[in-house]
Amino acid sequence: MKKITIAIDGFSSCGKSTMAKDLAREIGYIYIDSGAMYRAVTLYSMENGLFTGNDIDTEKLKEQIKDIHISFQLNPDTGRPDTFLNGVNVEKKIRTMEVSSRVSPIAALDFVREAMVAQQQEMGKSKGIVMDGRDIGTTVFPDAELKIFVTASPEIRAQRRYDELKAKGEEAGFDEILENVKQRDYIDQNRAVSPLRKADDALLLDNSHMTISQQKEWLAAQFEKVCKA
Ligand SMILES: Nc1ncnc2c1ncn2[C@@H]1O[C@H](COP(=O)(O)OP(=O)(O)OP(=O)(O)O)[C@@H](O)[C@H]1O
Ligand SMILES: Nc1ccn([C@@H]2O[C@H](COP(=O)(O)O)[C@@H](O)[C@H]2O)c(=O)n1
Repeated sequence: MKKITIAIDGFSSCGKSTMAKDLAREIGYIYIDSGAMYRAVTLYSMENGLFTGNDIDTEKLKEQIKDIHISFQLNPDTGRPDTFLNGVNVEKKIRTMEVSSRVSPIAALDFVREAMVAQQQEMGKSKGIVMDGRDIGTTVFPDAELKIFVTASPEIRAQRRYDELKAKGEEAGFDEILENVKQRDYIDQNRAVSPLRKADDALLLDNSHMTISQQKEWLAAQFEKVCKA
């Protein structure tokens, strides 16, 4: 069967990667979490002294962006890809609240986006890929055969993230997470380069009141439809 490109965009913490990973595994496609790439650039900036408080040394980051190599490797224990930054597994580190609270300003920088989008387009050049993010259907793969835009209320999204962090034994309050979700949505929607928006030809999914298995079934049905068309 001919392979296609699947772009899943939407607001933070709404379940994009959960759906994307499951679908990719079932249909034998590559899964790429583009948010993990922006998170890895943020972690690099934090670990290399490019932040002073909330200020980013953009000149230094611009010089060093070519030295930031991000890759993914399947973790046999979780069955999902882990993120590597310059050869080091940073999957756990990039998911902390500290990174979440600094990532959106980094992702708003034009030269960072240019570098990440080029890598993402390279990863998807042979199709057979499910990529999730904020600008996949609008900028990275505007010709994707299947585009989904996911949303859910900020409170529901914050609760999902809170439950996830709690299950991992990480300290984070609900209010802090809700604030972070709202702040990232604002920055992501209002940045100058590739702001978060639904592509005109994307299907809208509000999964506020859907279970993980319901949204998985919905996505599989959309995939079937596109493949049969
Ligand atoms: N329909 C759902 N009902 C309840 N929990 C869900 C649902 N979908 C996903 N989740 C849970 O919500 C949390 C966030 O999901 P996920 O990481 O897939 O979101 P995301 O949109 O990829 O987030 P981000 O863009 O911030 O990386 C996870 O703990 C996931 O298990
Ligand atoms: N295509 C993308 C993906 C992500 N971002 C930015 O990265 C942040 C973290 O992404 P998560 O998916 O892990 O939440 C996100 O808030 C965006 O600022 C992006 O700009 N483009």
